[in-house]
Amino acid sequence: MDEFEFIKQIKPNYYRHDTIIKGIGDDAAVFRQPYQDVVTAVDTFVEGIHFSKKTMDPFHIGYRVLAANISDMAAMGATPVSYLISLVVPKEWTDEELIAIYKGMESISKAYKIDLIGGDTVSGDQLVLSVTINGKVEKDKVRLRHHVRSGDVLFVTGTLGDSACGLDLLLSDDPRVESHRYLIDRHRLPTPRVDFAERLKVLNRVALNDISDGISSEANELAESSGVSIYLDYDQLPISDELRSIQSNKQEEFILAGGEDFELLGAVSEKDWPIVQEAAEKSNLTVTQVGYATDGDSTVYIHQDEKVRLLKRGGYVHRN
Ligand SMILES: Nc1ncnc2c1ncn2[C@@H]1O[C@H](COP(=O)(O)OP(=O)(O)O)[C@@H](O)[C@H]1O
Ligand SMILES: Cc1ncc(C[n+]2csc(CCOP(=O)(O)OP(=O)(O)O)c2C)c(N)n1
Ligand SMILES: [Mg+2]
Ligand SMILES: [Mg+2]
Ligand SMILES: [Mg+2]
Repeated sequence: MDEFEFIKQIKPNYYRHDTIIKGIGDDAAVFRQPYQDVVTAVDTFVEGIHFSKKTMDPFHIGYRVLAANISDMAAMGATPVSYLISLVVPKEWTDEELIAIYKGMESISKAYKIDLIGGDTVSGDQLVLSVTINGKVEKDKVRLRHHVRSGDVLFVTGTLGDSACGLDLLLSDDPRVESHRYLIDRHRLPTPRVDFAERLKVLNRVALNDISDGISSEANELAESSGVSIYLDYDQLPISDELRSIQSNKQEEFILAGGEDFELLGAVSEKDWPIVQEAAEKSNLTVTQVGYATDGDSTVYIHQDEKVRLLKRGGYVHRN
């Protein structure tokens, strides 16, 4: 069973508390409080799976694990507030390295004004960091995956495929790695799009999902949750000049299935699309229409090389 089938199996059919607005099935869970909604998510970072000594220094490990969690807050339209760290440490890791991991976390915490409020430390065979993050959002303003409607504009922030290409460079023994600093930094030090997502709070309905596994995976999640079909246009997908300049036969894979860009994939009515564009401009970010949603059978199609084909969930899958 892959991770997605497994999650379907263990998902409860109901919640015992009516304060739970959203349980399993989105970027984060949502609890109702008297004056606001509280948003909570957990994401784990494992040596050998999410990073290795070849791809990241300790500082990057701390920065990147928290970036992934902050990105889930952005994907809910929430403002991140605080986090807890559960740490499994092998004896080979030195105190200096662990302190450097926390320096990485402190660096991104400062940028996003969030606080470390607790955690747990245990010994183990591999370095594992598990982050629980809390955020807040105005009542009924969470950005859920089932909020896509037929006729919506599909959009993405920033550019796609940079992180996967950066990772590929880091894993290769290419001596020119250092000349691709932009792509490497996009992998090691991603920028969650919190400011942009917060600026959308004027809108009643926006669907958002952050791109951790690859747009093909995330678009399928939106289509499945919302019961619509999504059409993407390959030529409209935003690509950085740096990625374009790389001669690689893996470029399409980086763009569609690379993941870890931590950009946002969203859907909004055509009427509200200019407001999304304005929010992006104010956040100093590009936002690009990449397709649209129609009535349909919860599947994703892509227009590429003058043909339309089914786009299956192609991104990173655990437990395959
Ligand atoms: N082992 C698990 N037990 C319970 N819920 C889980 C488990 N793994 C994932 N989930 C839930 O499944 C949903 C999808 O998780 P995931 O694909 O990791 O989301 P994301 O890509 O946004 O991090 C989330 O609601 C998450 O909380
Ligand atoms: C050393 C190394 N190999 C491979 C990858 C690629 N990779 C690992 S996990 C992953 C998907 C994102 O992680 P996941 O745990 O699925 O995050 P979530 O979807 O829960 O946010 C990718 C693309 C990597 N980052 N580092
Ligand atoms: Mg997510
Ligand atoms: Mg996750
Ligand atoms: Mg994933």
